[in-house]
Parts: sequence; structure tokens; C-alpha cells
Amino acid sequence: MGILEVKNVNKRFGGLQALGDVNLSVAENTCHAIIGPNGAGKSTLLNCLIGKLIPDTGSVMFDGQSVLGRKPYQINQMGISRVFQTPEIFGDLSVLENMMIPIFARRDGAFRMHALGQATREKDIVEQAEDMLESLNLADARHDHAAAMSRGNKRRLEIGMCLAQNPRLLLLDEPTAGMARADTNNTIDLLKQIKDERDITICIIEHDMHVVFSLAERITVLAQGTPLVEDTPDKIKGHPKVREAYLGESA
Ligand SMILES: Nc1ncnc2c1ncn2[C@@H]1O[C@H](COP(=O)(O)OP(=O)(O)OP(=O)(O)O)[C@@H](O)[C@H]1O
Repeated sequence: MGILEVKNVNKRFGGLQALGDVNLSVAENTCHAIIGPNGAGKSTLLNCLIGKLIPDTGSVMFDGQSVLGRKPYQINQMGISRVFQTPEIFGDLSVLENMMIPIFARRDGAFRMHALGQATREKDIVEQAEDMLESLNLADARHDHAAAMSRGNKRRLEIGMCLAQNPRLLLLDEPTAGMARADTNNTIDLLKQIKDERDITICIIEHDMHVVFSLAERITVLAQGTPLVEDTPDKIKGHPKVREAYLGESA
């Protein structure tokens, strides 16, 4: 039994069947990638996991509890954190202030922007934020404006902000989209470090096969809303159906 269990999930948009009988089991403390061609249903599936969409039928269980019908913030409180394609950081704030926000929110259950002044005066919160930045290799940038950072470092900060909530499941939607190779490799290294240092399950949607094969222990291939194959990276690379449906000659 996985920490995340998706059973017989279907989702239609009008006449279009975006997800058809999706079954997915993600084992605890593994990295599981979901790949597939454009329009395969990857984002729709992810949105069903985080409460942005409700499937027409089927179940989504996290650690034995249903996520269906819960609001995104409630799913977040269950231990699921997600990182989207565009970094969701506060560009006008410093790197350190950004990092204080989730630490403050974890302690007080919520965060309001006007509480930032209070957070900056709380030694404990500042220290935790600085420790987190240290572990992310962002300590030297702590007084910089977040907006001024490279794309790779913005992503690094955002992933760190998710980790500050101590999630058990980290969902990543194309975390290296639009990045130069150096930033992509930087993000891969960070995710490897996180896997090594924490008890955490990672579920990643990604088009970049270099990222997928660097990180994933299991891969599910979606095609036309339905899982085509699920296997280890080595098996996926050579699978004829996958080559035909997705990887083409680049496999
Ligand atoms: N809100 C919506 N309303 C109508 N159709 C939608 C909606 N969201 C997605 N779709 C359709 O559902 C199908 C699956 O889309 P989805 O975005 O989940 O695919 P994807 O695998 O994430 O694609 P990509 O790799 O291009 O991001 C597509 O045909 C898409 O056009």
C-alpha cells in the first residue's frame, strides 16, 4: 500500500475524457515520476491530488485518508506540498523574509503579510529561516530581493519554503521548465539532497527526461488520460510502447 493511492479516477471536461480509469500507487519515501505527451492528463491528475479539481469518479487516498472534497489548504495541512512551474515566491521581499513565511505559518497555523514585521523580531523564526537557507546554499543571498535571484535559485527557495512546512509528499509540476542546463542540474542536485536527507516522498511531473532519469525510482507513463506503463527507469527507457507513444528516437 502506497502513501498515495489513486484508484479508478475519471475526469471529463465536457465531451473530453481527460482521465480514464487512472490507478497509481506511490510508495513512501520514493521518487515517482509521471510522464507523457502533451495533453496526456498529467496536470489534470495533479490537480485532482491537490484539491484544485474533483474527479468525477474514483478515489484519492493519502496515508489512508481521502483528499477528495478537501480544500487545497486542508490537503496542504495533511502533509502534501506542491511546487508549480512558475516559482511562487514574494519577489518584493528578501530571501530571508520569504523563508520566514512558511516557518511562521507552520507555528501559528496561518500567515498574514502584516505579521511579517513580528516574524522578523522573533529570534527563533529568524534562526530557523537562516538554518534552512544554509542547508539550501542560499545563506549568502539572504538579504537579496527574491526577484533578483536566478531562476534556479528562485526554484531552490520555493522548494525550501515547501520543505519548511515539513511535508510528507512533495508534488513537483515541471520544476525545471524553462531553465538553462546549469539551473536544471542545480535543481536535480537539490532534489537528490532532499531525498537523501529526509523521509519524504516525491511525485514529479516532468518533460525533461534527463531530470526524470536522474531522480525517479518509478515512472508512470500516461497517454490519452490512461496509464500506459509503470516501471523502473531502465525498463521504461527500453519499453517499445513508451518509445512509440512518447520517447521516440531520443530514448
Ligand atoms: N479546465 C479544462 N477544461 C477543458 N479541457 C481541459 C481543461 N484542463 C485540461 N483540459 C484538457 O484535458 C486534456 C489533458 O490536459 P492536461 O493539461 O492534464 O495534460 P498534460 O499532460 O498536463 O499536458 P501538458 O504536458 O501539455 O501540460 C487536454 O486535452 C486538455 O486540453
